[in-house]
Amino acid sequence: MTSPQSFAQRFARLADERSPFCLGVDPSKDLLARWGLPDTAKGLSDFCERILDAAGDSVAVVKPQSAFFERHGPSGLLVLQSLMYRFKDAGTLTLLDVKRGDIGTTMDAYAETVFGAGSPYEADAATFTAYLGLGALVKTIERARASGACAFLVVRSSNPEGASLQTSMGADGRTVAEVLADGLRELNEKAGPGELPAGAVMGATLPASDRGVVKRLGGALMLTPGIGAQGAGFDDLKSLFAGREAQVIPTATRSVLEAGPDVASLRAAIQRHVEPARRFRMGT
Ligand SMILES: O=C(O)c1cc(=O)[nH]c(=O)n1[C@@H]1O[C@H](COP(=O)(O)O)[C@@H](O)[C@H]1O
Repeated sequence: MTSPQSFAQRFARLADERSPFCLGVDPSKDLLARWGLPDTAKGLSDFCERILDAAGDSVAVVKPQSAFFERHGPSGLLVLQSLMYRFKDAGTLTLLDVKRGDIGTTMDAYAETVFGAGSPYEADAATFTAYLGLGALVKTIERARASGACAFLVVRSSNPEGASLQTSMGADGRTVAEVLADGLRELNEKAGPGELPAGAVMGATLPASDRGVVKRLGGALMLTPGIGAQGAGFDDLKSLFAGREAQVIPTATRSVLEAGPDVASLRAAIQRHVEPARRFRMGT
């Protein structure tokens, strides 16, 4: 059996054909209310119809945040599952934002939930945290590799609260983020060429001092939240990720979704992100 194309290979093709932009989908209680929708699974479902209509096949990646679906219980999860499969049908890569992190055996169950043919979500990618140690995630990353998927680990988050923990210095003089970046690079080096099953979350809001962490990541893909509502712009990506543009997946959520519920306005907001993301990738 031939192995599936890796997430990195599929992302590169779509980023060139469409744009590298990743659209976040966070149907919060407030947003549902602003869109005039009930705070129910039916409201969620109507929200998702509009997102599908507006985004279509214009973005490379879509990133639903599981929490906003989980809060509606099993019926919310069915809406999430349907959204993931319908974007897949549109040829868009699905990145499930769940930020799971636990001991190895529990991680196996989480990985079986998100990755692989026949799994409930068959996600192309998902987010994880490594507070219980990178070693606890090795099998998750291996399952991602075998499924042609990518496991994105939070290395430096976009929120200000993350900095003190992530930049804490260990006994060997490396920060927590540097230790994670080195481990992540080594895992990618052990996988086959072009597979890159371990990606990194690196906030677009980070200071220039984090360029060292970016370098340690080697060829890993980087998901960069923080554009728009958290204050960063596409121009902020230029200095932090200079020379690594092809590895960056710029993502924004609220700055697009606030344009709803009108589908034409949503489409225009998506284009306002798709275009600068494309220009950033081309280095122009
Ligand atoms: O993994 C993420 O996407 C993520 C990582 C991070 O460091 N910061 C961050 O805000 N996010 C997610 O990005 C979404 C918010 O994006 P904005 O609405 O564009 O600010 C939420 O779903 C967050 O969980």
